[in-house]
Amino acid sequence: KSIVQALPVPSGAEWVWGHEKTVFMKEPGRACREWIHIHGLTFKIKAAFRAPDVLVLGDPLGITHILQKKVYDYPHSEVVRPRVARLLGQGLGWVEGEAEHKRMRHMVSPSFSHENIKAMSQDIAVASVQVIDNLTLEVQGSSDGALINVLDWTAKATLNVIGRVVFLHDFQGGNSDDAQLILNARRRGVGPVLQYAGFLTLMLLRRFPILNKLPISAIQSQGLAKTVIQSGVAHEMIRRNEALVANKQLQQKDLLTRLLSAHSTGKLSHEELLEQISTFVVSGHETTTQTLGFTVFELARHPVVQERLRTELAELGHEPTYDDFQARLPYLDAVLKETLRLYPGLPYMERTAIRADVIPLREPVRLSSGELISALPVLPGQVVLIPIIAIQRLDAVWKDADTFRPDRWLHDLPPSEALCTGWANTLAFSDGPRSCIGIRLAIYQYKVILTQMMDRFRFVDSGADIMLKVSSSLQAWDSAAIEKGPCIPVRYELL
Ligand code: HEM
Repeated sequence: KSIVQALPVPSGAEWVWGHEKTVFMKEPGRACREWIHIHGLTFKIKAAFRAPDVLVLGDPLGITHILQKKVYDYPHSEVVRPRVARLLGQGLGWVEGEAEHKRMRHMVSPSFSHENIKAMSQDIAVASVQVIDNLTLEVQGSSDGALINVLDWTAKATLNVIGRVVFLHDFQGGNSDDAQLILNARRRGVGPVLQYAGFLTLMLLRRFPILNKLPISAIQSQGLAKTVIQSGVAHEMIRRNEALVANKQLQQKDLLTRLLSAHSTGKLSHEELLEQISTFVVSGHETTTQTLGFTVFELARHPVVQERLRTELAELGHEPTYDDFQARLPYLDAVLKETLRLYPGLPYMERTAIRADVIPLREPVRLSSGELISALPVLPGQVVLIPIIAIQRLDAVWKDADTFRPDRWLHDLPPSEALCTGWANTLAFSDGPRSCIGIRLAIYQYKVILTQMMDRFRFVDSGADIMLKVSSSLQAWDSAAIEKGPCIPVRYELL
């Protein structure tokens, strides 16, 4: 019998839903925060449809153990993996098994090195400014402070950047037909009705994984952006560049060239090529879009922070270079870290143990027998939920955890042993061998797009009430206009 049975369990489990509906219905992370407050960092919850109990792990030592040391023994759970396939494709984020994952990661990682991002930096700025110019026209066209859905524009900017530097493709500032198809698919894929349908489906899938094989429309439609990319623009990207790669006319280290080279030498089939392209187009722009949106939202609500950031940028005295962005803008770094602490693009991570293991704990947990343990044995098949958003908003660790306060990153960080070991002591990009491969590009494009916007506009709070929802990634909705899909309305004033 698994020792997980003897872990503390919150009250209030429902017969059909266990605790999972509570996790879903409350604001993201809220239920787990409350339970951590009562039971500590390690406990179990009841799963929906009487599936086996889920181990909830908020313990930093335990999380580092899983993500850094044993990540190949804890693949994505049966619920998550098919969803990754549907949303992104069967690419790097989907592949499991140490040998296969390392092979794929090795194939693509040089495209995301420091050196390569530096080489792309000029192109990133050009692709971004193309969109910011259009945004400026839009704002100029409105009389008093345009009300902008920030996500519409950050999505265009990030897609334009990814297209240009990763795929040698021109999305025309997010206005080309193919860009519009991708951006619309993104909006439709996460409407409120589908979100509830998605939740129900996920719960059913946990209990009956066989359902993954059925063409249920609520599940399948989640993959719309992927489908649009794989059936459209990916073919064009391949067609236009294939001959150049074969003739060795393209020597760059951009991802598309690397993938096409692997294809031309038989290391990657045509189908695998399509799966990788959709994976990187979607993951390359979706989370950065949200992160930028949340930053603008918080800067609008915190004018003092906004002005301080603008001052830091102005004091630099010139447009930031690649090296400036790396080392000379500490407050900008703090703003990014604080945004990703409060709004991690991936708010929950779910893994399943495939081998028996013992998870070390920093904070001991008391079993129902009264025994206090700091090493937790788990059996194969155990589902582990890592509630990233709850961990990053614990008052016991962060004090004023819900407050957007970039200063904490400069002066009063919690002690490192209370924190995780990923980037900036958060799990925003995960941790270990399967952490985000696009981290450098994500951070760089975030900084370029944000500073270009800051240079032209003041962000003013629109008073909108923003609701957070999890639809695989963390989404923001305007609670007064849910039908619009993901939306962060902010007033943009020209400077
Ligand atoms: C702010 C922006 C971003 C955030 C917060 C973010 C976050 C993450 C997280 C948490 C993971 C781990 C997922 C898991 O284990 O289930 C991940 C993996 C991944 N990310 Fe990102 N990401 C961002 C931007 C990007 C960009 C720009 C790209 C590509 C250009 C990218 C490509 C990937 C890929 C391919 C993986 C899978 C890596 C693997 O399994 O080896 N991400 N990302």
